[in-house]
Amino acid sequence: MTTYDVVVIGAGPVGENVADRVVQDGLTAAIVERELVGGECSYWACMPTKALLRSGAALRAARQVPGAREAVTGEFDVAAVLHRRDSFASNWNDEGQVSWLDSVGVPLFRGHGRIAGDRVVEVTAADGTTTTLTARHAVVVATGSGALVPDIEGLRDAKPWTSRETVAAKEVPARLVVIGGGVVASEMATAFSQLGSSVTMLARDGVLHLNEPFVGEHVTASLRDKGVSVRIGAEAASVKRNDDGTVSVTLTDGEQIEADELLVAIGRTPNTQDLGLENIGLTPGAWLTVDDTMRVDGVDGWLYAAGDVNRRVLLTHQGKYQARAVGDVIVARAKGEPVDDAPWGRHAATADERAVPQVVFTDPEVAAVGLTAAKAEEAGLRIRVVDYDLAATAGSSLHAEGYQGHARMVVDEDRTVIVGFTLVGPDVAEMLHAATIAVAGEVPLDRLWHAVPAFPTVSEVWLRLLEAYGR
Ligand SMILES: Cc1cc2nc3c(=O)[nH]c(=O)nc-3n(C[C@H](O)[C@H](O)[C@H](O)COP(=O)(O)OP(=O)(O)OC[C@H]3O[C@@H](n4cnc5c(N)ncnc54)[C@H](O)[C@@H]3O)c2cc1C
Ligand SMILES: NC(=O)c1ccc[n+]([C@@H]2O[C@H](COP(=O)([O-])OP(=O)(O)OC[C@H]3O[C@@H](n4cnc5c(N)ncnc54)[C@H](O)[C@@H]3O)[C@@H](O)[C@H]2O)c1
Repeated sequence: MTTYDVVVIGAGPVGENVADRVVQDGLTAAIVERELVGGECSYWACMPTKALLRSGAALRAARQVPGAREAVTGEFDVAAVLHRRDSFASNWNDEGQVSWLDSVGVPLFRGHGRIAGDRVVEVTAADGTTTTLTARHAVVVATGSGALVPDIEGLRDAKPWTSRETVAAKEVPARLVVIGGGVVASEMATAFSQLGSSVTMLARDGVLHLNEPFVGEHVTASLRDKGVSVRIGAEAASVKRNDDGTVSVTLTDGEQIEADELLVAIGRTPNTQDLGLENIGLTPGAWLTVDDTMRVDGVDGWLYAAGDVNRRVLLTHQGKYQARAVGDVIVARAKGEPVDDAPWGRHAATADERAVPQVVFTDPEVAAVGLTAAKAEEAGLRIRVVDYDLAATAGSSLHAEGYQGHARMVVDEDRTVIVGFTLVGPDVAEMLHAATIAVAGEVPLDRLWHAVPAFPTVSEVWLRLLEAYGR
């Protein structure tokens, strides 16, 4: 059978979730994947990066508590960390996810998918054979994104590492230069300095500069404490791979930096270059713009795009949230049921604009949801910003000696609800969901006084922030 209700291109976390969702609701779906089922997240992004980071975080946590500290006597075991990373990347083998697809009744077509016309997807397998799939109701593009490599003289010829090569590295370079100051750059600088590399970070625009300003300050100070050379404002002008395999990076001010490897981490580009977009009047290589139900602009209702490829939010959990909305709306439209695409409706991915949670697994961790103060002001909201020193809670002093951290809530004064919340500090990742509920639920501050944090936890910061705001 080559006709299905829904054809999904790309079996990353988002594509898998779309296919599963529509099949659970009684439609048929096929999925097309050219590489590994599970996508970037499973093999080269979320899971292996966090495995690379976790051992260092656990070690630091033990060293910050007397009694436990004394028990840490051995060396950091780099080989064991890399081995654990390999297992979290399933050794780059997708058998497990392929059998999951089978168990949920979604046939897999291995190969490169291209849109050949309205509702038609052509799949080219590795051996060159092609299969044509037709969709009765919808085609969903969930092809994700790849690393962006900028036009810096000599950079491409120098064969730099992107996030993929870095995350899957079998050996730890003695000296690593990182171009970028965003999430990938900050996490990988943290991981590789712990693994033993001497890291230089060329953070042209600052470290994690899209977050609240105190985030970059905390993370930069901590990276520098670890020996990372964080060069804010530094920009690479040219790059050369030398005959001995080392890399020379010349900065715009003429300074030269020598390293054994170079990581480029300056953002992403959509996987739409060779997708047949020209066959349906769209531009190859462009991000796909969508409405709140993920329907692609400029196409007659049958094409959806979810996950990284629509550029709304480049995060796995948010892409999977979109996948739930897309799956449900395709089913509703196919069955002629009502579509609830009003803000916060079942079929609208409203949280993409208002309540996106993100954790950056640096040391200290960064956990943020919703708008920063700057973004809220840009959006025209009348806000009040409330800050609190996380180290001043009883819970944090128990958690670790020398605990340092900070919390900020951004309150929309016209509605007295929280529109943004940011935490930076050791182990704050697991505290984020409370803030996500407050922001997505638009819980009035009056009611939050009744959400009492347990004593003595770091979450007591919630009470301190409310006290600072006033009742
Ligand atoms: C280093 C790094 C660390 C990250 N860490 C986190 C994290 O901790 N938490 C988090 O939430 N997010 C993280 N992200 C972001 C996360 O990886 C992405 O948001 C997520 O993978 C997007 O999922 P997706 O399904 O949209 O795309 P992808 O995971 O990229 O999957 C797309 C799939 O489509 C396939 N494909 C592409 N084109 C075609 C085609 N024409 N035909 C057939 N198949 C095709 C690809 O092979 C791929 O398998 C990280 C990203 C990076 C780079
Ligand atoms: N823990 C997580 O949730 C996690 C981890 C890693 C990646 N991700 C996701 O993956 C995506 C990609 O991450 P990323 O770090 O590549 O992108 P990013 O957008 O987070 O950061 C890119 C950085 O590069 C800088 N930059 C841009 N062009 C530059 C240039 N020509 N020269 C020097 N610097 C330049 C930007 O100012 C920015 O600081 C992000 O959207 C992120 O959300 C998430």
